[in-house]
Amino acid sequence: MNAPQTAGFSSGKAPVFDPASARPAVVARRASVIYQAADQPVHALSEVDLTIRQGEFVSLIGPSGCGKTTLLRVIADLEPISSGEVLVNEMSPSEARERRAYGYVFQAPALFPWRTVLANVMLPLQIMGRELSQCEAIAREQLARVGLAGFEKKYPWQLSGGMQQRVSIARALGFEPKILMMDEPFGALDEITRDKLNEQLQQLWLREQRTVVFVTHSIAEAVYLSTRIVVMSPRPGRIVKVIDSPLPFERDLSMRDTPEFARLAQEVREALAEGHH
Ligand SMILES: Nc1ncnc2c1ncn2[C@@H]1O[C@H](COP(=O)(O)OP(=O)(O)OP(=O)(O)O)[C@@H](O)[C@H]1O
Repeated sequence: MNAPQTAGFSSGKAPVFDPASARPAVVARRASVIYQAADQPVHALSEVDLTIRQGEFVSLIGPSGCGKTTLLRVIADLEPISSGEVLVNEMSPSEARERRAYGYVFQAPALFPWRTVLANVMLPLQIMGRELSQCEAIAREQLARVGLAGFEKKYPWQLSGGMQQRVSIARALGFEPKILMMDEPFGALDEITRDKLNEQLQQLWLREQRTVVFVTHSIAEAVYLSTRIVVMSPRPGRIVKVIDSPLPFERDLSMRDTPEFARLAQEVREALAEGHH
C-alpha cells in the first residue's frame, strides 16, 4: 500500500486516511453468493477476499455481470452471502445497517417527485426520528456542500440529471454514514456533467474522509477517484486484481493528462483484459 501523502494540505486540515493505521471498514473472507436461477445456479460472487480500510475510496470495476452490484449489496446488507464471512466495522452487515453505517446512492437518483429538494434530503432524517428543525438544518447544510444552496424549494423534476444526483448524494450524506456506497451514480450523465461531479465527489472525499465503495464501468472515473481499484471478472464473479493508486490524494481533472494517470489506466485495462480470458 502507498505511503500516506499529506503534502499540499492546508494547515488545520487533517490528512486523509493513513493506510498504516486505518482500521478495516469492510472485511470479506471467501465471500460467495450463489443465486438459484430457474435453469442453473449463478455464481455471482466466488470466494471474494477483500479488506477496505476506513477512509479509503475503493472502486469496483469490471464487465457487466461480474458481481459489482452484488458485492456492494452484500456489504450493505441488501443481499445475504451463501458462504464465507463479511464484517462491516467489525459487525455483521445487518448490525452495521441497524446502526445506520451506510449511505446508498443508486444509478438513478430515486427522489420523490412530490417532495421538494429540501424535503427529499430531510426524509431519512425524519424517518430516524430527528427533530424537524434539526432535519431541516442538516438538509440545508448538506445541500450547500454539494453546491445546491438556493435550490431547496425546487422539485426534483425542475433540476438537471446531474443536480438530481447531487441531491441524492446530499441525502445519503445527511445522516453521516460511515460508509458511502455508490452504484454507478454518474453512469447516466453526459461526460461534462460527469467530470464535474467526479471533481466534486473527489473534493468531498478529501474533505470528509469517509469510506467510499464506488461501482463504475469507466476506467478513467475509477482512476481519477480511487485510492484502490478492485478489478473484477465474471462467470464466476471474482476479484482478479486489486491495484493501489500511486496518485496523490489531492487531484484535479488535469491530472488525467499525466503519464502517471495513463500508466494506472493501462494497468486497469490490462487487468480487465486478463479477467476476460
Ligand atoms: N436476483 C438475482 N437472481 C439471479 N441472478 C442474479 C440476481 N442478481 C444478479 N444476478 C446475476 O448475478 C451476476 C452478477 O450480477 P451483478 O448485478 O452483481 O453484476 P454487475 O457486475 O453489477 O453487472 P452490471 O455491470 O451489468 O450492473 C449476473 O450474472 C446476474 O445476472
